[in-house]
Amino acid sequence: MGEMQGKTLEIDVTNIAHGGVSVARHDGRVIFVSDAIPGERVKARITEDSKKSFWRAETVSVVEPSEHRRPHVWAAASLDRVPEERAGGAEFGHITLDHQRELKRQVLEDSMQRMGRTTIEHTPVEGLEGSDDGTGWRTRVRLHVDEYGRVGPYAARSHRVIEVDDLPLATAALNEAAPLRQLFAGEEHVDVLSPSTGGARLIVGTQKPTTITEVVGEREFRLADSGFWQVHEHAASTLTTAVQEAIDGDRFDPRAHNLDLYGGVGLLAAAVADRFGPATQITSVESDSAATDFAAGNLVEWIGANAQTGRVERWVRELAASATAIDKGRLRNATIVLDPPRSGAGKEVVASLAALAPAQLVYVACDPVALSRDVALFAERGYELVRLRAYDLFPNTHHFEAVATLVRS
Ligand SMILES: C[S@@+](CC[C@H](N)C(=O)[O-])C[C@H]1O[C@@H](n2cnc3c(N)ncnc32)[C@H](O)[C@@H]1O
Repeated sequence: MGEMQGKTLEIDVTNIAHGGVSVARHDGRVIFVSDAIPGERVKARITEDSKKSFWRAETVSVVEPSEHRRPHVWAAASLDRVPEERAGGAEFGHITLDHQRELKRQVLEDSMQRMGRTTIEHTPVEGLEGSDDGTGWRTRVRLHVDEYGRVGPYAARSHRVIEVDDLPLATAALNEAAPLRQLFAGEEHVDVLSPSTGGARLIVGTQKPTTITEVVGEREFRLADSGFWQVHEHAASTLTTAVQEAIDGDRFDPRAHNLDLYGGVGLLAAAVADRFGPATQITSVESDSAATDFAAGNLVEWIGANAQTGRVERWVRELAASATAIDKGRLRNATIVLDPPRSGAGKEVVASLAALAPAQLVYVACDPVALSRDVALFAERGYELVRLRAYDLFPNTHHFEAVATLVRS
């Protein structure tokens, strides 16, 4: 091992893998190859051959193109550039939008089969309202700054800053404000935002946060400009509806100890309370105390809603330890919405949640493999996956969101 690095091979690309790369085989060994499409024959340069089980490679040129290949939506990320000069963050930009969604569907189905030990019926990755080529949706972009003060996205699978002239995945307002080709010596990053209330904001380094407002339907949410908010311009409204629809109304008890875990500024707690009315009891739990403060304000109209700061793993454990018999009854009737970061809820949180024995869980997931792993862990503890929808909240990237309903069987 070691002698193949830098060499170029001609290979047939057969499948899609998780993480935005495709699978090819060479002498029986798996090669994960970027910037290709299953069905293509490409010339690819080996970038990593240190592992016994698989290598990594980058497409240099396409020998036999897929019918789903199109010119990349971002010139800075296209095959016209040498791999190390390609901007990262748009790894599906060379694939037609419909086919990107088909590949994402395959990744979901495959991970549910392998990790979730569940066969899912056809679950399409549904597109949101937006442009035909999947551009113009990002309302938040982090630009990195290199040692010379140059600003831009990182190159794919690297921490090298690539200077670019545009950000096609981002909204027009964000593109207008983005300080591309400017210098920010001494800074680490510059965040650019285009909130739904209009205009755009720059956050240079760790500058003091400012309060902004995001609008979802008729509702306003206040939050820090540096805090978490869904990235696609229609993501917050899509997930609001998705979570409302994912809750089985017959299993929902407004007076139960309902939870919104990993709650941010209360977006999904508000979705639940909006569907089930003013008597809804719900507690939103979030580790970022600034976000919790905003959540308390955003949920103020619901007398039974509150926001608490805590790490979910510990907060749920303590809830179980301190619950009275009445609390336990309210937890058994509860609906729990959880929207964890990419790593998912994990074994400890799944075990603690299942021990509370809630009536149903609505799991909002940005990583299909972590979701599938947790679905299997829930299944071992008596929870059945009864509904699964998927949404393309990140066109031209390999990411998407899934919303799963699990019920106590
Ligand atoms: C994917 S975001 C979802 C936020 C919110 N549900 C929304 O849609 O706006 C995940 C949130 O979980 C928070 N978080 C991450 N790890 C956590 C943990 N261990 N315990 C509690 N909150 C956590 C993050 O700060 C972030 O606000």
